[in-house]
Amino acid sequence: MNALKNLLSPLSANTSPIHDTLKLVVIGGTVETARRASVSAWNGFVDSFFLTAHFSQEDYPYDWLMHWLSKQPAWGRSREFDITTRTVSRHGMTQKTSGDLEDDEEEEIALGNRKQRKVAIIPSVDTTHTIYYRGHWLRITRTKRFQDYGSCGEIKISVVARNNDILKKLVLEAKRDYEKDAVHRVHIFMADTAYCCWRWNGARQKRPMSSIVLEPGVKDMILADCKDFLESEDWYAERGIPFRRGYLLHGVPGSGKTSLIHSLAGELGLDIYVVSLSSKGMSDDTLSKLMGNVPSRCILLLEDLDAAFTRGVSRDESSTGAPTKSTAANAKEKEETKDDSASTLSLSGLLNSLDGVAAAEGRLLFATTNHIERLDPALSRPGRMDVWINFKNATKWQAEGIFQCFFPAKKAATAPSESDTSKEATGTIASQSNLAAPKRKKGSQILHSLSEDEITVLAKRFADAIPNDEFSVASLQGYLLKNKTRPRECVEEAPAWVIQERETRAKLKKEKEEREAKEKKEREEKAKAEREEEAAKKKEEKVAAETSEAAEARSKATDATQPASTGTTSESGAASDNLSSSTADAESVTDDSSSKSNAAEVAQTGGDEKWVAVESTATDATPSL
Ligand SMILES: Nc1ncnc2c1ncn2[C@@H]1O[C@H](COP(=O)(O)OP(=O)(O)OP(=O)(O)O)[C@@H](O)[C@H]1O
Repeated sequence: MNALKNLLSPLSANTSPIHDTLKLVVIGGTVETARRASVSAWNGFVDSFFLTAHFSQEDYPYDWLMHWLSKQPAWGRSREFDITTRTVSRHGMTQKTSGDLEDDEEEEIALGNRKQRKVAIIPSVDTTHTIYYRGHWLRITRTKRFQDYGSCGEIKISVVARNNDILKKLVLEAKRDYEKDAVHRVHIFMADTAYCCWRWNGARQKRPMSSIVLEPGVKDMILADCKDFLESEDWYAERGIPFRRGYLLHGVPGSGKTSLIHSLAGELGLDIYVVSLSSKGMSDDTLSKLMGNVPSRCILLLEDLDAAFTRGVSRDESSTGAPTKSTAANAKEKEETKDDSASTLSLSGLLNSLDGVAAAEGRLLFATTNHIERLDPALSRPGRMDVWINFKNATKWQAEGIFQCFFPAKKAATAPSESDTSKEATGTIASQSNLAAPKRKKGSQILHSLSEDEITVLAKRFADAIPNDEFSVASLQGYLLKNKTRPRECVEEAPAWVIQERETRAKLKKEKEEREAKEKKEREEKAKAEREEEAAKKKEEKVAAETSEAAEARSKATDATQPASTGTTSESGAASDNLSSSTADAESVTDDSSSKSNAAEVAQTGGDEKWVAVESTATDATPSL
């Protein structure tokens, strides 16, 4: 007590204000230091009893935990949390909550034309929450770290325990939970060239293989091949073959290339990693890093492979995707390549990324293109692209198949009871025994009810009306979509649609040709104008050069005639000699001209400058006459 009095007594004593301030600073500093020391000692003491695990947003366990946490009832009682309608995690799974929010029955409820959004509760950043789990209290802190390339979330979980079994159990449970929810979905990741990483782009409902209509055997072949590959890691390792497989899907637009890949991903339970080779900022280095960062089991999709190579890539060292043709498009691309952020990917860079030492193993590479003829053979050789599939316009067989997909028969279409829901799902879709039936929403019903026989007959008639190999499956799908509730009328009107479609195409083709012809003419005119301008410029330059040359000649001539004039004044009798001597001087100055004889000839043949030269001489010479 006395010590405190002694400490404070100077404050009450009559001292100078500077003295008092200094004392206050010292006392404040001491108190704050003591506080910090005690807090850190306490944290150290507590931490020595806790096991702590860190989960970074850059890795999958973070997503599992966020998913798991968002489902914990404890959040409902928490006093601080975030509520979001956005994605909960990097994988963007908007979670149902089991907290206080009630709307976890339906994912989205239609309200007129608007959708009611589902909300999720997630732990707020920089707060610590305590959750009871399997006989332990977990202290959970969610933080954000700031890195060179942006912020990155982190979860820290601490628990008082003898060993880390409880944390392992927690992670496994979160993983199982997450995967159970993800079973109906395919996750798509897009390459981010700016940060050289993969960004989650959405989770799409799986597409059943039965909804893809290809020529008989194609789907089975590719599915079996993929499955076989995924099970053959040891086989590849024993033979020293890189554990990679490539598929090249090429052919007309709208024939099902992308849809097949999406469907295969769902069937095989793989995520899709999409790279656009022509995207801005794509370089050999970026691609190589991205390729090296894909997980071992996934589908790596290079869409529109030819798009990256329409810029005249050849397999030489200098190939940087720079344009080689002088088309307008290429000229534009040329401009773009000047930009630092433009794609500077070379073919050799792509080849290295695909199968260089740093390339990931275990992935299925899919590449799609509409123009196989534009690809360098090095890209499509076996080892890089092992399986090629050609996608053509729809055959009659496909037309029949797509019709049946759209209008499943009555037997499969009716949904009499809740228990039958999974069977009825979407007719042929339900026949996929290895796919969980997608969740159906209340009120979604099939509006027609035709018998199997009638559908078969209608499908045949529809196929008869559709010409072979003329329309893409996508365009047939467009027509069927317009008539999705009128199967009979759809078949009746199919021949008229074919005629109309042909007319539309012919019209579009004509318009395109006209546009191209106009563009070509404009290009030619522009080129001609440029040529003329260039020629005029050159002519101008030539004239200017000649003028300056003449000026030089004149000044030389002036210099040369100077002694002659002097001579004339001193020797008046030698006038004629002087004249001829002056003329000779003029001739020697204008030596490059064809004129050699006398001043008159020079004047006639040599042009203005020669006149000037001669005149100058003559003028100079005249006084001497
Ligand atoms: N063989 C098919 N079976 C079922 N649907 C198909 C088929 N082909 C195309 N479609 C439908 O047409 C649309 C476009 O198909 P998709 O994107 O798969 O074609 P694509 O060949 O990848 O086209 P592009 O080359 O232009 O990218 C999709 O909605 C898909 O449902």
